[in-house]
Parts: sequence; structure tokens; C-alpha cells
Amino acid sequence: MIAALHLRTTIPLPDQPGGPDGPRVRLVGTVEGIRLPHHPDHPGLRLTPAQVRAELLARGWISLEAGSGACWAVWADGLLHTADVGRIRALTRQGKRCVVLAPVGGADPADAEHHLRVRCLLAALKAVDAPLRAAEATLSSEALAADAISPPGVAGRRSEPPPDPYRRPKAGEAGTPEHRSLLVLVPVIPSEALATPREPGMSATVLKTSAKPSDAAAGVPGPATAVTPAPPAPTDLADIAWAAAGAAWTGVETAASSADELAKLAAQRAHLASFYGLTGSLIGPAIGAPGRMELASLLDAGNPIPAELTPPTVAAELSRAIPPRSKRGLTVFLTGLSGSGKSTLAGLLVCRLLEYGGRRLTLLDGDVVRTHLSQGLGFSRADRDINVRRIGFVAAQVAGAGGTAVCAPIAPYADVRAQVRGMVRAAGGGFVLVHVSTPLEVCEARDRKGLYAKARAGVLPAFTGVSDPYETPTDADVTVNTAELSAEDAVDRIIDHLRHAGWLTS
Ligand SMILES: Nc1ncnc2c1ncn2[C@@H]1O[C@H](COP(=O)(O)OS(=O)(=O)O)[C@@H](OP(=O)(O)O)[C@H]1O
Ligand SMILES: Nc1ncnc2c1ncn2[C@@H]1O[C@H](COP(=O)(O)OP(=O)(O)O)[C@@H](O)[C@H]1O
Repeated sequence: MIAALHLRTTIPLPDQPGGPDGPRVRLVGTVEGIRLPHHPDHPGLRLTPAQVRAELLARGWISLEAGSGACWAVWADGLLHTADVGRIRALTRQGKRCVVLAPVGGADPADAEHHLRVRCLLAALKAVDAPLRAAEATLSSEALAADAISPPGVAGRRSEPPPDPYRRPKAGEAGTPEHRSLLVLVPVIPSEALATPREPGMSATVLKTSAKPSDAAAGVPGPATAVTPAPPAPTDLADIAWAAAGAAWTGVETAASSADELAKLAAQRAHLASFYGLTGSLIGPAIGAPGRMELASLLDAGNPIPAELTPPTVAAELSRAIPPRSKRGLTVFLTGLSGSGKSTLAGLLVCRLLEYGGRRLTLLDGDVVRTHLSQGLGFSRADRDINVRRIGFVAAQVAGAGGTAVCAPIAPYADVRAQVRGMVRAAGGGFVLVHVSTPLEVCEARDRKGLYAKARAGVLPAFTGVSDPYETPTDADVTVNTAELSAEDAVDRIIDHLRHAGWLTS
């Protein structure tokens, strides 16, 4: 978004410490939206606040009298599951309408996980729109949600339910509206992009002021069009937003979600929701919504996700995108000293996996990589890092496309190994780190290529284990010592691990 601030005045902020450029001031003026950002993905879901309000008016979900709408924001930081759907349906059964606001700050349009999340949210909204089942009225998630959203002191709410919007129309009656909720992708500004990191409020402020004058003239509910820019938001809000997103995925309370921080986030989001013409705002996953780990273990094993956890429409999207481990791309990454047996084990492993069948194999052996992919690179830390990252990049492409890469570089540095693990996982593949832990003395005694002798003689500088570091993995999934195991037994250990972890079917 490009916006211009027409500055009217500045107000000194004596209670806030100044920076190297002088004291801090609050800028006061009007903000004019110049150009909206371009998002190639999901253009139909990227509505501005003005567009949302116009849509809500068209649907009859809000009206022109200020404050008359009963349209709520439900913030979806992760996915919406059965409990969340129950919560939305409970709201709509109370006569409220819901706009699901999904923060998608920094979403890369080529990021498969982003698209999967949006598809899952759309699938969840299908569940929101589904006709009410008789048994559903008693679902505890709805009851809990009803309790949670009932204003204090409203007596008789449970005994005198409001008219049920899911009731099928009788002959002659107007049909029930087709949609009970609306999904909108809300841009979140990444904290690094701003001098003062903010949550989406800022973007909404700008977007709001860019609304056409006709909006204001028509009395579209929302804050005044000439605004004073919001006071600086607490610097950690963007982080909290993402911590909350993480919590929604993992089901784990994060350190950032203290009551204070969540209260701030809730206030910020309620404020933002008001720009969309929404009167209430719910944040955080519903009680009983599954965490990411819970879903991941079901998906890994290829087990069905029970409808009690997530709507079947969402489960179908998830299982379409995330096959069970036995059918998912994979990288087996062997690391160890020169002469430890990496190439020997990698070759044998590829052979065993081919015998097994069902996986397309790519072998990225250290020596071979250095004659092709990394030709010209040396053995400085920088060159080794580039080399290992290149291997990781190729392995991630292979695994992301459903193949299996077996890699066998020394990869002496833990942080780059961790980066490779991250790259492969981000591509949707599995990553198994095998530490070939054959001790230096044994590798040196083997000295197949005579390199250790040269290194000891000082002819070959920066030789791993002799004059250059090797950081022993602390995160290996399998450890094999070829001083104690035959090559066949070592490969058996790796295969056993792949079977137990579900990467191979037994
Ligand atoms: N200085 C130094 N240190 C370590 N290794 C050396 C060095 N110079 C040449 N070689 C040969 O290069 C092979 C290691 O290459 P890698 O690509 O696996 O190394 S790294 O991961 O980039 O550190 C390694 O092959 P392997 O014995 O198969 O490990 C060596 O034969
Ligand atoms: N149990 C074993 N497993 C693997 N290699 C072994 C074993 N015992 C002896 N070796 C020998 O050790 C050497 C290991 O070399 P290589 O596989 O190229 O290691 P790296 O790729 O780690 O440098 C080979 O010559 C291999 O025959």
C-alpha cells in the first residue's frame, strides 16, 4: 500500500524517550491511500474494508444506521476446525453474521502452505454454511461458545433461543441466505518493514481513509474518514500476532500469549474489525480445536481425521495436500567425517530402497556434487556452506516433488544442516539426518584417498577432523558407527528407522 500523510501538526511525546534524530512526536493529519498492494493470489478474497462493508450492506448483514449491525469478526490465524465452526455457528444462531478475517502477512503467493490454509478456510466455511443437524444443537463447542459470547447478565438466553437461521424455509417463505459467513484475507505488515512495527491496524487505517467519499456520504458504518494516525503500537504486536498464529497451529500456549499481550492483541483486532464494519471480534482457536501436532500425526500415518476434530471438507483438503509419510517426498542426509562410510552407505541405501520399490531415488554424493553442482568451490567455511546449501536446495526440490534424495556430504556445520532440514520441510518433504559417527582414528586408518596423510603432513590445509572443525550432530535421527557395524547392518539400521517413522511401509 502506498499512502500519503498530509501532516497538520506534530504533538511532542515527552513521556517517550527520543532517538538519535531528536524527541519522539505524534504525527497528526490525514492519510490518503494512493495505491493498494497487488496480490496475485486469491484476488476475490482480498477485499478492502470499504469493499467488505459494501458487501455486507449488499447482503443485508449490516445496515446504514451506525451501530445497528450484528456482524462479527472471527480471526483465523491458523485453520478453522470443528470447534471453531461450532463457535461461528453458535454466533449465527444468535442472529449474528460472521466475517472470518485471516491475517496473511508476508504470504508468498508461491507458498503452498499459504494456499492450503486458504483452501482449508474456504472448506471450513462450507461447513459453517451446512444445514444444522439435529444433534448439533447440543455440541459442547456450541454450548461453550454460547456461554463465552453471552453478555453478562443476559438472563434466559439458553432457555429462549433466538430464531434459528438454519431452519429450512417452509413453502412460500423467503429462502434462507446461502452464506452465513464471509472469508477475507487481511494483510499483516511484517514487523521488519516498518520503523515502528504494527499489527494490521495501520494498514486498515490507511485503507479506510482511501475509501471513496461516497462511502462516508452514504453513512457506511466505520470510523471517521479524517483520522489522526493511531498512536505508536507496542512494538511487539506483530510478533504476538504471529505467536498467536503459531499457537493456533500447534495448540501450544506461547510465551508471548500472556494475558496482557493477548488483551492488547484483542483490543487491536477489535479496533481493526471496526474498520470492516464489524461490531465484535473473536480471536484465538476455539476450545477443543486440534493443534498442528495432533493433525500432523494423523496425516503422517494416513489415518482419517475424525469429524469431531475438523470438518470433513477441511480434512479432505489436508489429506489431498499432505500425503502420508510413506507417500511423501523424503531426504535422507548422511553426515560424517571423510572416510566414515557415507558414500558406501548412501549407495547401499539407494540400492535397498530401489529393491523395496515405490520411491524415486536421487543420489547426491559429496564427491559427485563437487564435480558438478559445486565445481570450483573449496573448503573454506563459506564454500562448504554454499556447497551444503546447494545440496539442500536440490534435495528440497526432489523431496518437494515427491521424490527421495539421499545426500552424503561431510556437512560439518550444525547450523547449515539445520537450514537444510528447514528447506526440505518447507518444501513439504520429510528429513532424516543420519550421523555416520565412525571415529576419526578409524577414518584416518582407512585413509582410502591418502588425504589424512596429506593433512597431517600439512600439505592439505583445513582438513575436516584434522585442521578444520566437525560439529557432532545433536539432532541426528539415526547414528551409525561403521567401526562397529558392517555396511549392511548400518543400512539395516537406517531402513529400520525409516520403517518405524512411517517413511516406508512395512
Ligand atoms: N580440506 C578438506 N576437508 C574435507 N574433505 C576434503 C578436503 N579436501 C578435499 N576433500 C575431499 O572432499 C570431500 C568432502 O567434500 P564435501 O562436499 O562432502 O565437504 S563439505 O560438506 O563441503 O564440507 C571428501 O570426500 P569424502 O571422503 O567422501 O568425505 C574429501 O575426499
Ligand atoms: N562398515 C563399513 N561401512 C562403510 N564403509 C566401510 C566399512 N568398513 C570399511 N569401510 C570402507 O571405508 C571406506 C569408506 O569410504 P567412503 O564410503 O567413501 O566414506 P566417505 O564417503 O564418508 O568418505 C570405504 O573404502 C569402505 O570400503
